[in-house]
Amino acid sequence: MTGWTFSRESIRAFRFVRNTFDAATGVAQLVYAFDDGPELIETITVPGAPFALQGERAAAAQRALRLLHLLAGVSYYKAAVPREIVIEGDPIDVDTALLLESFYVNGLGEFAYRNGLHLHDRIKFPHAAGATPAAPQLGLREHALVAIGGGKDSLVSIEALRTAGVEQTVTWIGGSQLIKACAERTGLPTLNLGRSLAPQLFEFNRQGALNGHIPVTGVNSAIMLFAAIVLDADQVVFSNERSASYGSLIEGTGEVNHQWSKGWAWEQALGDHVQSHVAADLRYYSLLRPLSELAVARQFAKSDRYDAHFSSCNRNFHLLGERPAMRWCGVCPKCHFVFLALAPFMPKPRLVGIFGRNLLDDPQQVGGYDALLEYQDHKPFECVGEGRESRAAMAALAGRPEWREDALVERFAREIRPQLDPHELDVAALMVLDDAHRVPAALWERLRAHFAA
Ligand SMILES: CC(=O)N[C@H]1[C@@H](OP(=O)(O)OP(=O)(O)OC[C@H]2O[C@@H](n3ccc(=O)[nH]c3=O)[C@H](O)[C@@H]2O)O[C@H](CO)[C@@H](O)[C@@H]1O[C@H](C)C(=O)N[C@@H](C)C(=O)N[C@@H](CCC(=O)O)C(=O)O
Ligand SMILES: Nc1ncnc2c1ncn2[C@@H]1O[C@H](COP(=O)(O)OP(=O)(O)OP(=O)(O)O)[C@@H](O)[C@H]1O
Repeated sequence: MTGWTFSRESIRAFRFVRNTFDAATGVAQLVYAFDDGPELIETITVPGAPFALQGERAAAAQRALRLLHLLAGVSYYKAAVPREIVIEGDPIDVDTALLLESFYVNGLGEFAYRNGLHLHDRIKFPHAAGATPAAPQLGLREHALVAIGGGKDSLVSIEALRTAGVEQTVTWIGGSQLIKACAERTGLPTLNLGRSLAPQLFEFNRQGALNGHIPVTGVNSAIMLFAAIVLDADQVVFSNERSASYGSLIEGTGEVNHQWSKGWAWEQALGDHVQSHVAADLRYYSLLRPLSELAVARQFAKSDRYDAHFSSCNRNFHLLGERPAMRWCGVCPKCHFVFLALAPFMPKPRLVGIFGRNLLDDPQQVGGYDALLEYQDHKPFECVGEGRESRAAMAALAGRPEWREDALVERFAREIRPQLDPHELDVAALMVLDDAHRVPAALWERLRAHFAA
């Protein structure tokens, strides 16, 4: 629509307009709008079209697409956070409304904190009374779509599934060449799902829209669940570790979790909802939920297959703007943390070779490491392990001749460790596997020993 300009203060409502999927081309459109403004169209592309979707599977694909439409709206809603939410077409049920409220309020927790907003009483999804009939079994093919993000975590899952003999397709969303290279390095079948945000969002950002972190793993999960039904696969596997359930403790505010949609509460809510509302035999789980970040790092260190390909540094993954010249920028919280987490489990020359430098011998990085250690600062808003994991890893290095003289390790031993409880610095305690997870029982039986060693 011409003549409409983005003005956050005057926006009244956010509208979920419609969603469509063209099985002939594999293109889905998710359409939103503010008030009577222009349609904001996000596009998702599933390769391999045309698809023959019929009967129960076609209906389930429609339900999965609707759920994706509702969850992916978070990218646009956040631009103005209006009080009114309008869902056009069939109304949703109360369970779906509650799921969405939890996703928008908690998933936008960091966004709200940074923008000084209170979303708890603001976000209400309209819904109809009455329950929805339970979703049917579709008889989906036994096959895993495994999300790959270019970092260590998904590679650990992929190798574990290979060990367990699970048939898998390594799947990523978006155009990252780095992820593509990692996916190809697995030697397994690959799938690249397309995702393009509505271009007006970037214009709105330039015009002063509210901006900040969105629960991107929740959106990626919904894209993969939709693709699983289209492609006839019975499981979607993510690699979200136990540590992702713990946020940053902010004085005067409480816990704010940057990675809330990687956490256990969301995994349970989404996984249960999909089985009751989309398809009873479509499973969503994180294979690494029982593991701490340090336990994942120990698994990753067992093979050097991906050393020259992987990166956990999020600066590689911007949609707009410049990417770092090196795979590891070396100055962000993720680089800091991954270097520290791998150090107890890898020969030092191998680790320094991966990063191209020794981050623990660089006094300039002291502030970054203090935040990870929760020393005079809070844990950064990033996907990094718990403070106790960073402290335990640092304590382990302080006892190793090859590390203990490096600037930040030496400072930790001298200045920080004396203030800590020695019982909390035990790496072995952080290797214990947790029982809270949604990994299918038979698969977990096959993998427990693999992850414990
Ligand atoms: C790559 C990155 O970290 N981006 C975050 C950054 O975005 P930035 O403005 O610097 O640039 P772009 O990534 O190019 O995005 C441009 C704008 O597009 C909007 N947007 C983007 C993706 C999306 O899914 N929805 C969107 O609305 C947004 O307005 C962008 O400004 O800062 C933003 C906060 O201001 C972050 O929201 C961007 O984070 C991305 C959504 C992202 O994909 N981040 C992952 C690398 C990430 O954080 N992964 C975590 C998982 C966390 C979780 O699930 O909650 C991880 O590493 O585990
Ligand atoms: N572009 C993407 N497409 C599909 N899945 C993704 C994408 N980016 C991240 N993921 C998935 O989201 C989850 C969280 O991402 P995260 O960045 O923590 O994992 P990672 O890249 O495997 O490892 P690391 O923590 O070392 O970066 C993982 O399961 C990852 O596979």
